[in-house]
Amino acid sequence: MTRPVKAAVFGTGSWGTAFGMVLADAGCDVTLWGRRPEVADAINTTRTNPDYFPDVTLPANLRATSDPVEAAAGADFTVLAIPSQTLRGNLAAWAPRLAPGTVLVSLMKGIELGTCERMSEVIQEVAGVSADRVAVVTGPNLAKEIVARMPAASVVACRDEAVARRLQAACHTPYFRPYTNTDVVGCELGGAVKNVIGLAVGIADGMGLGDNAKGSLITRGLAETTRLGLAMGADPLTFSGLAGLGDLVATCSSSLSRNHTFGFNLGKGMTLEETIAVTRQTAEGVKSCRSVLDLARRHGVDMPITETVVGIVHEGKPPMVALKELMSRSAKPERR
Ligand SMILES: NC(=O)C1=CN([C@@H]2O[C@H](COP(=O)(O)OP(=O)(O)OC[C@H]3O[C@@H](n4cnc5c(N)ncnc54)[C@H](OP(=O)(O)O)[C@@H]3O)[C@@H](O)[C@H]2O)C=CC1
Ligand SMILES: O=C(CO)COP(=O)(O)O
Repeated sequence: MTRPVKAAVFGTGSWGTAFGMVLADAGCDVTLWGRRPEVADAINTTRTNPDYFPDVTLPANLRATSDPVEAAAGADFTVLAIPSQTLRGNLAAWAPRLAPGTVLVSLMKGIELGTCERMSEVIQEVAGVSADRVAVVTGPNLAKEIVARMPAASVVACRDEAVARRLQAACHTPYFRPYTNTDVVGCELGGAVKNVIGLAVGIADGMGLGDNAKGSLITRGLAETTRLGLAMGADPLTFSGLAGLGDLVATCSSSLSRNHTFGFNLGKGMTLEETIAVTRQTAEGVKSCRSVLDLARRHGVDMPITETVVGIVHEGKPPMVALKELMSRSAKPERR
């Protein structure tokens, strides 16, 4: 009899817990790592994650620990689900103790500030592994719906398609349908930039700008994501898939999205400080809008919506002024 696939998930927040549940439902033996021992204890004793999903009963084949060595031991897949900007420091501490041959899986949708690296690049660099050992899971996967076992599709991306297929099998359940893709660059960019566009749409919704504005931002947001992707060697078709359009639509239309909600509060007139104070979970776009804009500038790509979001979120530009500027940019053909 073959043993069950073993997965370690680093992060007991929304997505770490939800994806851990997906893996467990698919038959894997799952250990979550959480930085707070009380959260790990609560998961083991009450079978709930009291801080994130107090009403959800977690499967019996999922347990938790605050010891990274215990979590990592023997894992076929080592899944990383912490805020993007904390990955480098955390992984540096964990890397020497990872199971030999483990596949590292990023669930994170951000771009590192300063280096402008994608999460899979940070992982390769810090863990000293090749791209064939690093996979990415991304797509329209709002954690709160996933823990309710509501249906969703997703993308499992890896340069090595055989590795992507192994991970696909490890996380396929009746409610979670993963597709493989080998375009890691496109998949990661889709995930990171949709958070920035989610902020923009949230701001527009908070300002009461209507559904035409939302449709326009989603579409032009996808256009600027695709431009950046093309400049970085991604397959443009990736952006019309789950990692691009799929995630963009889910994020921009859902009140469950932390990025959309963050933008909505700003659009309603809250200050940045007030908005940060009411935001309990990770809204990656708030930091990554700067690194995405940096990346765009490095590649000579125009990303006006991203630039607008940076202006509002980090430079104190009033949303109404930003809107006027965006609408009065020079006239252009739709496709260039
Ligand atoms: N939530 C979602 O629906 C989805 C999220 N994602 C992506 O997954 C990633 C993780 O997000 P998500 O789980 O939602 O975020 P949450 O804010 O819900 O959870 C973050 C987790 O990381 C831990 N954490 C926070 N700061 C640090 C740190 N400095 N060092 C170590 N651990 C830390 C938190 O611990 P503690 O509880 O102790 O604070 C918590 O376990 C993000 O990149 C996000 O974009 C992708 C798809 C869906
Ligand atoms: O990535 C997500 C859904 O796919 C979650 O979006 P938020 O981080 O905005 O909540």
